[in-house]
Amino acid sequence: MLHLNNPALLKQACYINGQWQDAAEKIAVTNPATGEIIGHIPKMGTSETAQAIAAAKLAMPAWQKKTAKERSAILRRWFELMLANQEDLAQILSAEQGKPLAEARGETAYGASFIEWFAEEAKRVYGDVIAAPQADKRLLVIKQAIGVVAAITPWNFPNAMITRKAGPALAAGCAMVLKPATQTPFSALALAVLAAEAGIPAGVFNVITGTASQIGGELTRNPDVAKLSFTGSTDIGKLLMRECADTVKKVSLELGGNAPFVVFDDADLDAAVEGAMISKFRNAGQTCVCANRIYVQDSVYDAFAAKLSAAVAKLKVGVGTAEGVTQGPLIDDKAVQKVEEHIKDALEQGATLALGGKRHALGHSFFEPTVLLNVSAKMKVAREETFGPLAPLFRFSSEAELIQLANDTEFGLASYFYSRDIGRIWRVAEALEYGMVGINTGMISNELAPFGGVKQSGLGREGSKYGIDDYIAIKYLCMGGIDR
Ligand SMILES: O=CCCC(=O)O
Repeated sequence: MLHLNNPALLKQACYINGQWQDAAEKIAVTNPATGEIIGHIPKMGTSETAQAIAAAKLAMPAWQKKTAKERSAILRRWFELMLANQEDLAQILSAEQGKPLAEARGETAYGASFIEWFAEEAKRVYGDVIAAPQADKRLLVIKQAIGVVAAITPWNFPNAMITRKAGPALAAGCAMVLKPATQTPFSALALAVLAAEAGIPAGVFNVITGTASQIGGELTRNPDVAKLSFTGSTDIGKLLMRECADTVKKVSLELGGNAPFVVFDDADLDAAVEGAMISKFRNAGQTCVCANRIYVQDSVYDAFAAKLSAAVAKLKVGVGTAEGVTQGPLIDDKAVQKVEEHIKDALEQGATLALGGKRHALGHSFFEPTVLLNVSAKMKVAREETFGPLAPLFRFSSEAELIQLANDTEFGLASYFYSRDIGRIWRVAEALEYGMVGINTGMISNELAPFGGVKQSGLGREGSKYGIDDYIAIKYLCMGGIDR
């Protein structure tokens, strides 16, 4: 049972054109830690999605015509309301997603930071004047909102993955239709309550819940949507990209990863353990930038393994809202099965278990934080993203071997390494084929930095001064007859 200071934040309806709408059919949303039903959401589909897109199309011109300063002030109010309601947003988030309350509070602040950042960036969308090749011409570039944006967001960060898209989209002057993950819709709907309170006009920010295939199908098919921004799996990202091809939508994709976390022999081992704990066990291992493969150089392998196992043994598994809990449940049983599959495969092929390895005594989708030793490249865990609390330790001998192993994947989102040697730091940072490299840190995410991947981990960047570019169309103005 949720006890909120403002119970109106728990909305069980969709937000379309500034109205709260229900549907005859509903979907129950459960707490993954307890199995209890938190509430119900409308099961909407194609026609309601088309209605939301039409509302966004109608609302966008007036929103775009506002000055950047006016849009900025409204976004700033949204940010302030998010902070004022941080505790309630965190309670909702923890209940539907399972992450510990401290992490949920952190995510709501992280989510709000994108709205604050892009409220400021709204005022810094500059054009260009280009030196003309003829004396009677002047060439200019102006930047305009790309059009109606569709956003599809995941369950692992039910707040921040929305604001990281809505912030730049609305700052640029776009209107948005959002489809949040079915497992975690209440964070999105609470953000819509606050958007209305902040003065975001009807139709500019719409939230629709229901059947993913129908809603996604309409978002990708409808010619009035100019852009799709998606965070989720590589397989679904590829499907959406294909669907967007028919109407040539601009796509931003933040997809899967297979992050290497590397400990060189000159690393500060205690710092590396601290970084590995943050990178690996944040949100029970369910983030796209979580360390997936931990590579440790021969001479420090045993020492690092002992220190990491000792730190992992201290994690406290439990319901996110309980005192002192540092690891919540996984999102569902399918997620647990994937972790089990990776452990079984690794053990069958010669890995050994240092810690954990099975479902937690608490039941539901709780899983023991796990450390595997002597893991090798032939095992599933080397190729697929586990998305769970499993730390597999691989050995390596040389820098050259490490670079080959770390880059041997179709993914290229985040990577991490620990070294104190300045030459090595530059060599390795430049050689890693990833969009993001954490050097002597396990935590790289913030609103000021460009978040995104290369290879099959995605397209585009979110956050930072680059994040707004994905929501902007460049228009070239060629003015002739200047000398007449
Ligand atoms: O899982 C994806 C996002 C995680 C983050 O922003 O750090």
